[in-house]
Amino acid sequence: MVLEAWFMDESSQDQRLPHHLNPKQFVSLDQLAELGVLYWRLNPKNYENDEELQKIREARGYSYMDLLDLCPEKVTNYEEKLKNFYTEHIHADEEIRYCLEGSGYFDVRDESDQWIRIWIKAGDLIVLPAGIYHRFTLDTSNYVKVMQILSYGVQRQSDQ
Ligand SMILES: CSCCC(=O)C(=O)O
Ligand SMILES: [Fe+2]
Repeated sequence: MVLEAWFMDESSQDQRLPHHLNPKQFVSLDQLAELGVLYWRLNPKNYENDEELQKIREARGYSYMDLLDLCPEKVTNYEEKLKNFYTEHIHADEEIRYCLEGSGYFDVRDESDQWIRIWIKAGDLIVLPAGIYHRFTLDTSNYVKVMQILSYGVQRQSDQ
């Protein structure tokens, strides 16, 4: 199953729900690529020793990484973090995330400011381009473990 993405409704229902339009309106990988969103499907069980991941990291200059296990027991200020992730924001650099376990939604704005919801699951490596408005939420499974990847020399305050 390839990565799924769709245009979102703007209802105030629980952010962890899918928020499909009616009828559903899916967004293709090509449409995502036009926005500068890149995507690879990898084997998450093999992340410590994955040649494909290694190649992507070398080709794109991604030298720094750490793991974020997003559950209340392991993250300080869990609720506050979730709230900040879901507050629309923008970065001066790419945002690179590799989902190792669980799942969640990245929402990005398209060129006419419509929200597109991107459903990431274990094995999905996604790159959001610098300067795209976005936010992140857990879905109803309520758990995600992601590898946060950065280019050399770029280590944002919010990632520490
Ligand atoms: C938990 S994935 C990352 C969410 C995000 O937008 C960020 O860290 O800036
Ligand atoms: Fe972000």
